[in-house]
Amino acid sequence: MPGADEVPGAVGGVRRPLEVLLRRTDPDVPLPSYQHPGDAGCDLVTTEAAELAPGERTVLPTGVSLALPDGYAAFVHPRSGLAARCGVALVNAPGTVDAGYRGEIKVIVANLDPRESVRFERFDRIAQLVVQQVEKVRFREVDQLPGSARAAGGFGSTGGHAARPAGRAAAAPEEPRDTPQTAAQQKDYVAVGADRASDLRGQ
Ligand SMILES: O=c1ccn([C@H]2C[C@H](O)[C@@H](COP(=O)(O)OP(=O)(O)OP(=O)(O)O)O2)c(=O)[nH]1
Repeated sequence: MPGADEVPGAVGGVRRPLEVLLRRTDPDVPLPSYQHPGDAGCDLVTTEAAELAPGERTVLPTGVSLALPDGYAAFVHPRSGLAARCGVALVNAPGTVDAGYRGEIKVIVANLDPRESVRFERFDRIAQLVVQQVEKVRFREVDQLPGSARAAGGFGSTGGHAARPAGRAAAAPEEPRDTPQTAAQQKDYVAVGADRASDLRGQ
C-alpha cells in the first residue's frame, strides 16, 4: 500500500517524493501543491495583485523560498491554460531556480494579448514549478566532435515550415495570413476567453 505522501507512478510502482525545505515569505500563502497525482509541476501563486496591459510585463512574488538539495534545480514553467486563454507568458521560460538560491521565487509574467489586459488577484495561480535532477558537467575541449545522424542540421532542417522559406522571415515578411481562417480561430479563443478569470483560480 502506498503511504500518504507517496505518488503512484504511471508505470513502475510508487516513488517517494523528494523532501525539499520551504520557507514562506508570506505567512498566508498556500504551499505549492500538485493538482493531480502524476503532475510534473506544482502551482505557484502570486502574493500581489497586478494588472498588465497588452504587451506589459512585471515580476510577481510567490511568497516562497526553497533550499533544494545539491544536484537539483527547479524550473518555473508557464501554465498552458493561462497562455491559451489570456496570452500570459513567462518572459524567461523556464526560469531556473538554483539549488543554492534562498531568495523568494519570483515569476516574470508578460501579457502577450494584443488587446485585453489581464488581472491577477492575490493567490491566483500564475506558474508551475518543476523540480528536476540536473547534471553538473565538466567541458573537455576537442578539435572534432564525434559524428551523428543530425550533424549540424537544425532550425527547421527536417522541414514542416513550407509557408515561409528558410531565411526569408526577417528580410521579407509574408503577406498577412488569410483573414477568414484567422477570424475563425480568433472566435474560438474569444469563446474560451470567457473563462479567463476562472482559469487563474482553477475553477
Ligand atoms: O524565473 C525565475 C528565475 C530565477 N529566479 C531566481 C532563482 C535563481 O537561482 C536566481 C537567479 O536566476 P538566473 O540565474 O536565471 O538569473 P541571472 O539573471 O543569470 O542572475 P544571476 O547573475 O544572479 O545568476 O533568481 C526566480 O526566482 N525566478
